[in-house]
Amino acid sequence: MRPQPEPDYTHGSIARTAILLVNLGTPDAPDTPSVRRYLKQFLSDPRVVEIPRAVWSLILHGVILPFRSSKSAAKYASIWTAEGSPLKLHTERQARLLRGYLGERGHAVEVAYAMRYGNPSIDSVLDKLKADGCDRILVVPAYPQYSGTTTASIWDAVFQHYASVRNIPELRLVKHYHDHAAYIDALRDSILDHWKTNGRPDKLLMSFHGVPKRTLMLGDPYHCECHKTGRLLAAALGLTADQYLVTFQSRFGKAEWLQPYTAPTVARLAKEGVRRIDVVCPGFTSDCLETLEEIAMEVKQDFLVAGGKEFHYIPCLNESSRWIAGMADIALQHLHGWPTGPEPGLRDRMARDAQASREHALALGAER
Ligand SMILES: C=CC1=C(C)c2cc3[nH]c(cc4nc(cc5[nH]c(cc1n2)c(C)c5CCC(=O)O)C(CCC(=O)O)=C4C)c(C)c3C=C
Ligand SMILES: [Fe+2]
Ligand SMILES: [Fe+2]
Repeated sequence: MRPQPEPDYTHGSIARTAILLVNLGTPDAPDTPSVRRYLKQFLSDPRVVEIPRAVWSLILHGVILPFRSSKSAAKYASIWTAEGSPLKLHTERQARLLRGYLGERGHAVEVAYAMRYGNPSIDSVLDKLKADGCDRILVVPAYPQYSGTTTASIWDAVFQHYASVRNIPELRLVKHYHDHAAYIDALRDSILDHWKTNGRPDKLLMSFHGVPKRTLMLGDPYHCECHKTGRLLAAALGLTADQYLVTFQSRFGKAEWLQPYTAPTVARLAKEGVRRIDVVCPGFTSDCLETLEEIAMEVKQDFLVAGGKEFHYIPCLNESSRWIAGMADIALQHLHGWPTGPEPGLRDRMARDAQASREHALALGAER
């Protein structure tokens, strides 16, 4: 689309700074039509599925959408809350708490959230931020580890949005924070809290969302970033190499994905006599279908059926106060140099800008 007309530019406007927290997205409701709509948008993204379009379109519309939508809807129904999708609720609360946390520390920053697929869409939220006078936007993905399938897709959507905008705000994009001390420390504290109340496991599994192995072969750093998070977290917890494992979950389709897969690994551990495992999912900053249903229900069942005795799922960072402070740390590092609060001399500058704006309008009127 060609760049659209803008309202007349005014010198007096004060540019505001905003943080946009972007998560993957979730269906609007746990029913088949909503899940189908969501899966259609998600799985049509060429960043997510790299199969040639014509072939994939046949598989998607002929097999996946007709058969998977109702099955996934039933899974969503099992984790849905009275207030809606857990993923959306946590993301919304994180944004609200982050705004408050920064505000209390003198940073007058707007914080909004958007979803890559579904609602609120990146398009609608970027439009709103523009209408609210935000001329500097820091985009923070909810994914600590970079992957072309997720992080890059958010960037695609942001760039696509601005392709039709004439007056684009200043933009900064956070690529990853898989090794950021604030993120690792928040994870460590959450695990230690769990162990304080529940005791320690024989093994800690760190289960990350998988991606096709092919993406690793093509140079996607996701696998390495997951392992780095795993190493740093284990070191922060004082674990030895035999006390933890990094695994990958949520395999989709028949191709090989990153290994070892979470479900067969827990079954193997149970058969080898491991009595208790704890599973944490550091790649998800909010609990969602993949953690609450796949790990805390399905994988738990796999472990117990194979002879395991005790299974603990350790919740995601969600809106824990440690994580809100951690997000603020990460955001402030990337906001560096941007005004985030009332500036000294703002009144004078506003008066000067307003005067300049009137003069500019007069000059424009004369030209027209
Ligand atoms: C088809 C390929 C998929 C890739 C590649 C993929 C990568 C990927 N996904 C996440 C995070 C989440 N995925 C979630 C759900 C989900 N993921 C896929 C497929 C791929 N993901 C599907 C089809 C679904 C929908 C559910 C289902 O039908 O199985 C979610 C949960 C969303 C929710 O509403 O709760 C998250 C979060 C990451 C981080 C990632 C690559 C690194
Ligand atoms: Fe996924
Ligand atoms: Fe899944």
